[in-house]
Amino acid sequence: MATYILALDQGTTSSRAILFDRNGHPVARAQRELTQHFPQSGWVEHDPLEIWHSQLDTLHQALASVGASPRDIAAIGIANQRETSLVWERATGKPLAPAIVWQDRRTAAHCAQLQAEGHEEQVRRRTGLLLDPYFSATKLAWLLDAIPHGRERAQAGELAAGTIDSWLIWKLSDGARHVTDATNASRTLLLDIDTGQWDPAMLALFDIPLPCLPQVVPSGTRGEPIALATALGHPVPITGVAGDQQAALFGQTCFVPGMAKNTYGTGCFVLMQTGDRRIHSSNRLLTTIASHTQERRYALEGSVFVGGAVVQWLRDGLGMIERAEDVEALAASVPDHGDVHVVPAFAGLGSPHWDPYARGAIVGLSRGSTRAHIARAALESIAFQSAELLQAMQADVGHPLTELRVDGGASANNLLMQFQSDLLGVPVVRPRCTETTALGAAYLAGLSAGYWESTGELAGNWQVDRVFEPAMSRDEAGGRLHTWARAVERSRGWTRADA
Ligand SMILES: Nc1ncnc2c1ncn2[C@@H]1O[C@H](COP(=O)(O)OP(=O)(O)O)[C@@H](O)[C@H]1O
Ligand SMILES: O=P(O)(O)OC[C@H](O)CO
Repeated sequence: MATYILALDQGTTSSRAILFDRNGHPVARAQRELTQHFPQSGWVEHDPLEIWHSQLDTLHQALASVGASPRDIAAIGIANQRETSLVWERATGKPLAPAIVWQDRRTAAHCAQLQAEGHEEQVRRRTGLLLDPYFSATKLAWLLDAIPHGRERAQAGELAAGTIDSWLIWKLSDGARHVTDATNASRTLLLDIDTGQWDPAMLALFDIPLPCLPQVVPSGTRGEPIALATALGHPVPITGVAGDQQAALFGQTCFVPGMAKNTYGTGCFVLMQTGDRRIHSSNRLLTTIASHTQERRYALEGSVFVGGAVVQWLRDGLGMIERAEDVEALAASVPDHGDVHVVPAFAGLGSPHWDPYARGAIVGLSRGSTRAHIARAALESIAFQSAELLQAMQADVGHPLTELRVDGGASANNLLMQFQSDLLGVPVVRPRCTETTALGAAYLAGLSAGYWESTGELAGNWQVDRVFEPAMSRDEAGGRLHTWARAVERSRGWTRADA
């Protein structure tokens, strides 16, 4: 009798494998860091084979740590960094170029050209997204331009393109399945999010030949599995797949419209469940597919490109701290930010600004500023950027948020969580299991495999670790957000040729 659900969480900075039991408790966990390649300013790449091998290694490590084998897995769920795109050869399974990571800005000029030609409104209406290098379409177009005879070969069906879910499923199924789930597909700029099908108008706009794209499948349904993971020796059904941020929304059991979560990882991603309603944002947020099980569900999303990564920069770039968690003590060693603001626009700015030309800035420095003020301001920047998104989201849905569920590596930081609650004026709720991305993938897979019966059962598993109640006056919070907006202004458009 299979005892566990195995979740694979292929994130930007690491690959993880976690085994969950019926109570949604993680019983085994393995993690491997992933090398980040920065070949040019604004470029970010991953090695597709390192992604695959690191993921496979963690899978075997997690199983070995509890003496389990593939036979003990009822089903596999996959959650992955989204938008990151790659192209491989169908005949050999060989990647033809490094994967272009979601943070990569190399296609900014292509996006600007399409904007100047007036395509953005159509793109927004069809895909729920907007023209920014963040999404997959211009990355795939760039890869097909760079690969010799790329477009002809793609048209002839010789090449396979996709996001990381497609790549992992291809490898796990020994090349038998070239598929992507609806949530991942909804991040490509190529999907009509009303029909859930590739959109011929978008394929034409970005010049992407249909034969190279994966088949779009649900994130999980009872019946036929999405694929069989034959590469493990014993075939295990893959029955759940979602982009990592949608998986986190599922893992936080935000099933009711209006419920929202923020994941504080490398970036920060706020998603609000909107059920079967596709909301058009008036505030430059994204509409995305939250999940596709029996029905398609939508979410409003705001994406911050540099969240916890600003803490990595304090550690690796500035050498201010040894470990990410040390930032809390350093930031708490001063009573406040001392008027310092750090705008970590290292990879441009995401929602709601969408400025690929913005770059990082530290403003408000005085003779009395110390590294502790900079650390505190860097930490606060994570909450400021998230608060901007939540303000925009509340304006779009027309009602206030009642609580924010949080997860991801930086949600462990109590100072940050308290400041987040202070800025928003609503409780910030951290669950016991903050591996909600992996949990969401496990839930999708386990529901499809009949391991769990209903979403109600899953919601019952969710447990609170700590609630952060707002302690700042609304006036003070408003003042802080206003000053933050002034700091952001100073970072905008920095690398524009005409700036
Ligand atoms: N205690 C902490 N305080 C602030 N940031 C933290 C803390 N612990 C980890 N981080 C940040 O969280 C991020 C890692 O979170 P994780 O959810 O593993 O990210 P990802 O899934 O994007 O790889 C890193 O950017 C790290 O700097
Ligand atoms: O891998 P993460 O957690 O940094 O998430 C990356 C997002 O999916 C990018 O859209």
